[in-house]
Amino acid sequence: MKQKVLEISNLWVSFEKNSEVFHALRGIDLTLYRKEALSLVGESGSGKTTAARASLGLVPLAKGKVLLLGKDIQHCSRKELIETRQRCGYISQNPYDSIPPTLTTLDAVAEPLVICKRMNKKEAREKAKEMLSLCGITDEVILNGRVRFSLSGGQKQRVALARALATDPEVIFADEPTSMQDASNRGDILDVLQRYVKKGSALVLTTHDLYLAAAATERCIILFHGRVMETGPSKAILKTPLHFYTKALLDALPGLDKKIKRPPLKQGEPNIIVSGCPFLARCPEGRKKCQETPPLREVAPGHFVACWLI
Ligand SMILES: Nc1ncnc2c1ncn2[C@@H]1O[C@H](COP(=O)(O)OP(=O)(O)OP(=O)(O)O)[C@@H](O)[C@H]1O
Repeated sequence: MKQKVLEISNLWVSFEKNSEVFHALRGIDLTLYRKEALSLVGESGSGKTTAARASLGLVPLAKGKVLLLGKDIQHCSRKELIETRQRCGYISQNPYDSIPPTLTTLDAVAEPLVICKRMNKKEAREKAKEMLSLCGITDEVILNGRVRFSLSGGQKQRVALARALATDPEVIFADEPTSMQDASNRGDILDVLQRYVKKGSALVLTTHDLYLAAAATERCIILFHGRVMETGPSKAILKTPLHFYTKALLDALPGLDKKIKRPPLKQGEPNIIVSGCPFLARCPEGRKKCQETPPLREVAPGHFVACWLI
């Protein structure tokens, strides 16, 4: 039987913005299994990072439930939460946040092995060297130089990847892990992540790029304004996007043989959408019915869309 590693039900996360309550996530559901790769796809501000951080108990939940590796992250003890997080790897969108700047590159990757796996420093450094090599960093000057002084943005991102994967995490949260890479390194990073999935990890990848999601993950969830607009097999959604928002996301991506379309104007889009389809203000086909919140409906096996018009 497939083993569930992450189960999110009716998750709401709220922040205070301009003295008003702002819902960054509005009732999302998600199930992730061992050896499965899933992506969260959406434009900036759609709630991808918040979903990853909420899964790890890094932001408070307003409503709903998160079971990570079987632990209810809201109600387990602090010790259980730390132990559960140590079984996961988190590659933050900003590698500057996630690697201690004063350590050497080698020690930055060795550190979690000493803390979580109780390795001695020598063993940890050997394993760290292997991990860094896997992530494309072999230069001795860089390995022994301080993180703060010796790394470019793209290199920092690869060090953050090596650090997150060093402990063989059961669940990997990779938040835009290729955003600072050139085209050749991008493929290498996805290969490394996929290798871990083959070995038994589960992966949650966040990206704004549906092509990347389809290349790296079997299933994807399209998020907009904190709500799931469409979800299903990534390749099927890339080939036949159904929701108007998914189509707009694809149109906004560059391609050799196509003219880049500007995404629909955001003017008139309310900051705080209480009910109705969140895409209504931008939808080319929006109508009165869309003022009611559309439920997620299954339109093909495993493929769900939240749109009254489909
Ligand atoms: N700590 C916070 N306090 C207030 N608002 C927040 C906080 N964290 C996130 N938000 C808001 O929640 C919304 C979703 O943010 P989030 O970072 O999850 O989006 P995202 O899809 O990951 O975007 P990006 O692709 O730009 O990283 C945004 O409107 C953001 O401003």
